[in-house]
Amino acid sequence: MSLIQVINPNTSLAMTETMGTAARAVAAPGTEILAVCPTHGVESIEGHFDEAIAAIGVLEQVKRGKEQGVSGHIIACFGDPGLLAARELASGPVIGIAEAAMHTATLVATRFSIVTTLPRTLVIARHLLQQYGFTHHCAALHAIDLPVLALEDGSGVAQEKVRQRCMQAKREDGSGAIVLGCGGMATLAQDLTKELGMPVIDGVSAAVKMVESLVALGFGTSKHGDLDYPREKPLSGAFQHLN
Ligand SMILES: NC(=O)NC1=NC(=O)NC1=O
Repeated sequence: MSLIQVINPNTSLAMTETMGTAARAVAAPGTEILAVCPTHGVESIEGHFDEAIAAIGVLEQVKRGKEQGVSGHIIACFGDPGLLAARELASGPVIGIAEAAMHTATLVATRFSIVTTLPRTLVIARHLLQQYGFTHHCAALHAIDLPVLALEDGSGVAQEKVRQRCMQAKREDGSGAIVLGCGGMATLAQDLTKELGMPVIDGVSAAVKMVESLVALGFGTSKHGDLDYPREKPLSGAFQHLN
């Protein structure tokens, strides 16, 4: 049995549940999913400031997951906040949903589109495309121009806007796959894939299978080089609990 920690970096309990549902839908029989979120921080992540705040919560949850003996960790926000810091802290693999979805898209299509939430988060996706080496694989980026928590308001408006933008991307972008650019979109991928007749990829599900694969291969985060554990030094004040 392996235990995979799905960390929603924002503090929305509803969105945490959404991600847990998506993760459990694809988890192998021997995999248990532990969906968590920080006890304090920001309710949704919609820019650089939110990402910085959320990264501390990610590190707190990675530390807790280690203490609970999880096999690996998933950072379930499309900005992959705190990814490299989390990898220093972790023993097991740490996968961000943006990198998971982007890698998966490049395995099934030569070019992919991204559909995300607010226009101001597009630059974060662009930075990740550059960081991960996928800029030339991404045909276009779209934003539904709704806040992240609109995905949890129960109206279905955000979900329909995601559907419309995915259909537009299929018509206009010349891409073979679509990446859903928000952890809160995780449960939309299967139905959209069926309706559009092309891969619509959710990073939470993709990351679960990647963590399972790495664990099965016996690979944790490399501790040779820059992702070795942080150098021992006392953390003070509000960060003491991270020692
Ligand atoms: N681009 C995004 O919508 N990023 C996100 N903000 C969140 O709070 N969760 C996400 O996945």
